[in-house]
Amino acid sequence: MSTVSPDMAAKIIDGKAIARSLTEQVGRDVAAFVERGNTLPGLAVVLVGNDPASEVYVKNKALQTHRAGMRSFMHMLPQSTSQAELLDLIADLNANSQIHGILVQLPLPAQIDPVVVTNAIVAHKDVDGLGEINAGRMALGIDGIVPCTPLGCLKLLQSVHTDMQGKHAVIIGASNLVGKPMAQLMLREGCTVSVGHIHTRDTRALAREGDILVVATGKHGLVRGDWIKPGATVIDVGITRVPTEHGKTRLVGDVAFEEALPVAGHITPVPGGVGPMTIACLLHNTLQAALLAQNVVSRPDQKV
Ligand SMILES: Nc1nc(=O)c2c([nH]1)NC[C@@H]1CN(c3ccc(C(=O)N[C@@H](CCC(=O)O)C(=O)O)cc3)C=[N+]21
Ligand SMILES: [Mg+2]
Repeated sequence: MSTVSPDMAAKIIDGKAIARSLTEQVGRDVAAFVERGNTLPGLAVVLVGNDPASEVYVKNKALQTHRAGMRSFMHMLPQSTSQAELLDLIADLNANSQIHGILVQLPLPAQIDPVVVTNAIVAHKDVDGLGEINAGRMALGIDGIVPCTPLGCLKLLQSVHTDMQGKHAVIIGASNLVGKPMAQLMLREGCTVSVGHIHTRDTRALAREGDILVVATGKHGLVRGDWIKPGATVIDVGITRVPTEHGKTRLVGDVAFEEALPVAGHITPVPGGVGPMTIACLLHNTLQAALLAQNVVSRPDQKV
C-alpha cells in the first residue's frame, strides 16, 4: 500500500502471514498424525447455489486443505436443492469415516432453514462450531469446537496482546457466526465485553470505548477514524466487494482503513486480515475433529 509509511506498516496485523504459519503448523501436525498410522483428515465443504464470491471461498478452502496435507470433498448443489436433499447429504457425510469435518457454506437459499441444517451435523464433525452443542459448550466454558472466524480473530489479537485481562472489548455485530461467539471468547480472555448491534443507540460512542474493537456488520466503511479509541487494536471482519472508478472491483472491510490507521494501535487489513485466518482455523478445527474421531483426545482441544 503506497500511502502507508514504514511506521504505519508496523501497526498492520499481517493476517496472511499468521495464517500461513498456522497452516504450516497444521500441516506438520497432520503429517505426524498420519505417521502414527491414522487415516488422512478429511473435510467436506457443501455449497448450495452459485454465488460467485462463495465459489471463490470454497475453492480457496479446498486449495488450503490440500496444502495442509488433508483430503477435501466438495459438494456443489443447485440453488433449487430442497432441505430434505441437503439433510440426506449431511446424513451420508456424518456416517462417512473418511470425513472428519463438515462445513455448509452460509447463507443458504430461502427454502432451507440454516438452524436445522447446522444442527444436523454431528457435533464432533461440526468444524464451523455453529451447532447448538458446540455453541452451548462455548457459552458454558467447556472445551468444544470454536467457530473459525472468531478463533482467527482471537489468534490475531494474541499476536499483539499477551494478556487481555481487564481490557474493554467492544464487538460491533451480534451474529451467531461472528459477534456472539466472539463475545464468549473475549469473556474467556477476561475482557469486559460490550456488544453493539442494529438497535444500539450510539454505536460510535460505544466503539470509542474499546481497547479492542472487533467489527463484524457487513456494512463497509461503517467505522470511521473518530469511532476508534487512540491506540486501540482493531479487528475488521467485514469483507465486501465494491466497484472502483476504473470499472474494476476491490475488497473493503467494515472499517474505513485509511482513516483508522493513524488512530489505531494495531489494525487488520482487508484483504489479508481475518479472511485467511478463517481458513487456517478451519484446517486447525478439522485436524482437531480427526484427532477426536481417532480417540487420540477425548474432546477437541480448543485451549488457545
Ligand atoms: N458456514 C460458513 N462458515 C464460514 O466461515 C463462512 C461462511 N459459511 N460463509 C461465507 C463466509 C465468508 N468466509 C470467508 C472466508 C475466507 C475469506 C478469505 O480468504 N478472504 C481473503 C480474500 C479472498 C478474495 O480475494 O476474495 C482475504 O480477506 O484476504 C473470506 C471470507 C467464510 N465464511
Ligand atoms: Mg480479511
